Amino acid sequence: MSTNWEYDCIVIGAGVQGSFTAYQLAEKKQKTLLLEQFILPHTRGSSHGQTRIIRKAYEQDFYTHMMEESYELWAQLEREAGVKLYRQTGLLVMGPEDSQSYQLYKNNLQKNKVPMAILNRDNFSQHIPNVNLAVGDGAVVDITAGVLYADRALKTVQGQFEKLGGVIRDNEKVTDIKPGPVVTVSTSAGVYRAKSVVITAGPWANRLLAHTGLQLPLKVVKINVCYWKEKVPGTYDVKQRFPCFLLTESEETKYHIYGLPSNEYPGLMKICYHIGGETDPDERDKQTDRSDIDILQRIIARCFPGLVPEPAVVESCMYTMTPDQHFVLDRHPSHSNIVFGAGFSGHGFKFGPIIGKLLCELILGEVPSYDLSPFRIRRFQDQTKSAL
Ligand SMILES: Cc1cc2nc3c(=O)[nH]c(=O)nc-3n(C[C@H](O)[C@H](O)[C@H](O)COP(=O)(O)OP(=O)(O)OC[C@H]3O[C@@H](n4cnc5c(N)ncnc54)[C@H](O)[C@@H]3O)c2cc1C
Ligand SMILES: O=C(O)[C@@H]1CCCC=N1
Repeated sequence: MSTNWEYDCIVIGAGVQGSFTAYQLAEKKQKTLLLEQFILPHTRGSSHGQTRIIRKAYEQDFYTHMMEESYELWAQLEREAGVKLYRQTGLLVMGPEDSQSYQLYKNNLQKNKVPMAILNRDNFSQHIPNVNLAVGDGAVVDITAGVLYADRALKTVQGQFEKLGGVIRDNEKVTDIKPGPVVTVSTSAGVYRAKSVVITAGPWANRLLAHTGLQLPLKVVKINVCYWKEKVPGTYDVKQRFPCFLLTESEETKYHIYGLPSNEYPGLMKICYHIGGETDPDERDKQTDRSDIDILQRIIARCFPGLVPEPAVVESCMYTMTPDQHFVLDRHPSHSNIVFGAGFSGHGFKFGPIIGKLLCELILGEVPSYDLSPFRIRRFQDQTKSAL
């Protein structure tokens, strides 16, 4: 076996998942190279923008459990780097009281003893002014939830990785991966050899996996990131302690709608629809579907009377969806030294530190800290194409 390698591990893709994985590997004294196709920071993938929601409220227990540790790891990074990355706001969850989705959120918070408040129709507007609770809807607040400063978080974790001796090469697109006991990775600028490789390429995951003979059932969608103007500036402001919110899926909306208090752009509140039109990640801006905006306008006019129901700013981002909207965290079926994290389905940012830890454990052959069965590729069975 050749021992001619320069790195213990190469991580492909410097979004939130690749950056945390590289950082964890460097912490474990692994000589690590993080490769990124664009000049950092960039706005062409899934991890850019100033804010993301962090929450323990989930329909599934396993996410709530992982979030317990994720909060600790975010706080640890804040301490290590001396940077503020999280602001507690709470998360208001609203949805049809009798729907399965709303009940799962509510029961899961109660069962897992997450600090929470149940609001009723009588006290709702006292706690949450300027929001109309729809007839038949229930409301609970996940008190632990809040906002993560996304761009700042990426810069911070990449900086900590470099402080540990990690190497980042941006503006370097991976063009080929040759699996083997030593993996050869070719880029637009050179060739590198490593004992192992982690693929965290976000919307480009299948392009990279194709070099290893594997294809996953992933669908890339473009999200219209909409900002809505407050009629009276400050109405839904983070400084007024307005919470993040999540409207669970209903017959009318089909998918979740979520929002964050006005914060990054003064007087503008970010509210988005949890799906969008399918796109090629390299042609994102050619996808012009705005049917989500029609749905958002209707809901905003009804539930947020203090907002102008016309988006003031629309930015772009992408989700990489799996059929069940659960992540993919696994080892390559034919090459045990290739590991991948993909399909974060529009809710992966808050898990960044835990995903980094888990992918690092997989690469090092350690027992994963969490049960990975919901995330393994075998759940797709017929949908996973392998050319091997
Ligand atoms: C509008 C929006 C709102 C969201 N809101 C939330 C939220 O509130 N809370 C939450 O937890 N999550 C949220 N998410 C989801 C979260 O942001 C994503 O799950 C997460 O950012 C995915 O990160 P990633 O590292 O997998 O992908 P990416 O950030 O896309 O990173 C992949 C990287 O790989 C690079 N790459 C690809 N191919 C190559 C190659 N050949 N060579 C080199 N580099 C390559 C890409 O350029 C990219 O930088 C949201 C997402 C969007 C779009
Ligand atoms: O992950 C999150 O918290 C947000 C809100 C719900 C839908 C997806 N992203």
